[in-house]
Amino acid sequence: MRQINNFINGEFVASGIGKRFDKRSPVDNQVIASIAEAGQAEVDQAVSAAKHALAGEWGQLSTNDRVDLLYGVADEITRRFDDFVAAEMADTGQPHHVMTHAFIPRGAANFKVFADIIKNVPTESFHMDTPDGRGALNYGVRVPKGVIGVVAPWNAPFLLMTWKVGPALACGNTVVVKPSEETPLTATLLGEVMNKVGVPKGVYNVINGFGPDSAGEFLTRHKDVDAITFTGETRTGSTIMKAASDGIRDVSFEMGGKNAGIVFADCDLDNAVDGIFRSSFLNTGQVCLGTERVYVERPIFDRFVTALKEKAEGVTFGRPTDAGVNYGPLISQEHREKVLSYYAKARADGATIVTGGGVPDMPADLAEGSWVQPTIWTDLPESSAVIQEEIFGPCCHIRPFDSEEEVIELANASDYGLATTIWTENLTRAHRVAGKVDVGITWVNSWFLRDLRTAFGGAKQSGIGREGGVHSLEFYTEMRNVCIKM
Ligand SMILES: NC(=O)C1=CN([C@@H]2O[C@H](COP(=O)(O)OP(=O)(O)OC[C@H]3O[C@@H](n4cnc5c(N)ncnc54)[C@H](O)[C@@H]3O)[C@@H](O)[C@H]2O)C=CC1
Ligand SMILES: O=C(O)/C=C/C=C(\O)C(=O)O
Repeated sequence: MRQINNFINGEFVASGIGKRFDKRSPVDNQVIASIAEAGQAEVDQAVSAAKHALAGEWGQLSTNDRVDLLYGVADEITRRFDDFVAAEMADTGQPHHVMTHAFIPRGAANFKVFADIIKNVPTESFHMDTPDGRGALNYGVRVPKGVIGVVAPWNAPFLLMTWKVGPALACGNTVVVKPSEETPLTATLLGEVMNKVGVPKGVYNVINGFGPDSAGEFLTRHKDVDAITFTGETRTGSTIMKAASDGIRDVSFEMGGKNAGIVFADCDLDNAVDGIFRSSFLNTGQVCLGTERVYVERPIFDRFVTALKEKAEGVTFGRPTDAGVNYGPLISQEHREKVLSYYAKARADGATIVTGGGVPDMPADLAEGSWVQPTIWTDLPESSAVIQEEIFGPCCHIRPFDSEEEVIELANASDYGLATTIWTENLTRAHRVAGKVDVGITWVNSWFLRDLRTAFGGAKQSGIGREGGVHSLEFYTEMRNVCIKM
């Protein structure tokens, strides 16, 4: 069994408090790793190492040298691609092709893209008039914010962690990462990569553990952490925000969603069905950008429901490495209980179950895994918790609509505001509707098409701030203004 330790100041270290916890495979519930839980002492050491690295070699590097190192990190991730794929498959149980085509390549890209951005994005400058007529020149200088606390979730662990670490390091900060207790493996592997490439000690640190009264809380409360970037549940974000208010530390939050898919009758039906299928069921529905509420214009409603049902019933369950498998388990037994509680609520609220609604029959060696059926409902009232709350599972509710105004109102009737997809061949309508949905990200005739230079984040309870492109630079640097009198 793998022994996973914390990564502090370039060394893999066990827990001073001697605590370890088990990581179980979502596929069969077997223990696959023993993880050292960081106590307050390890968190203090990690933050102190990060602080010292800022003042040391890392802090003295030129931008070009830093960029070269980050390119080296990206290349080493690519060289060890199969190791990252294997580690993330073990942690999440998700199919091989999801790792190789979607999640792991983004790790390298997250370092390369932000290395390019920091090299190429100018700062501002303003010439101003002065009473004596000689004028003055203002120019902005970006400086790193300092030690960044990175708190990451389990659903796309490597993608979402490097989405923060890449730009944070590109901007010259140092980081202490708290991966989810469910998925510690790729953050640990990245420590090996940092050492191999020669990133100075203390620049990248990993502390393992849980949230409350554990590594997550110790990190986010730490007075020497200068800013916190977090992806996870909205409730956790609220707790971290309170912790960050001590010391007035900046936060960037990417949180939950209850995203609407809007399908107009003039869409390319096959494309829309494929897109909604991916957005509802990829990664077993554990994608913050995923679609749990689908609104379909009435003339194509029945055809759409039938086509989506057929696709949902065509998935192949199994071990991530088995040929033909395209559908994995949920992350844990605990999460399965949560998802199944919504399946029960849907029944209690009078849903018509189009497909699924339970647990699939699995062979004996997989029977203890966290499997659930892809599930489609119709006929629920919009007031149902199933329509209002984020389930984060492989399920969606489909409801017919009759007008553009009606569907915009339905889509916006949510406490969340992360993402929407719009399916129509009428681009004028697409622009109009996109302008009226209250979300951070809208895709038209596609889903999860990501250009890393664009603003990423949510409205309402889905987040605070934007990351991506220059927006990441805004969060990970302080802008200083220098004013020179001529
Ligand atoms: N908006 C976005 O970009 C994304 C949002 N998410 C959201 O993430 C959630 C799923 O991820 P989970 O790991 O279950 O979220 P979570 O909020 O339970 O945990 C996220 C991280 O926060 C840590 N944590 C928990 N309590 C803490 C506390 N009191 N103090 C400090 N750290 C604490 C956890 O240990 C974990 O590392 C979903 O709600 C999903 O929508 C996931 C991916 C992307
Ligand atoms: O592309 C991103 O930066 C974020 C993607 C989010 C997920 O992959 C997810 O929530 O699963």
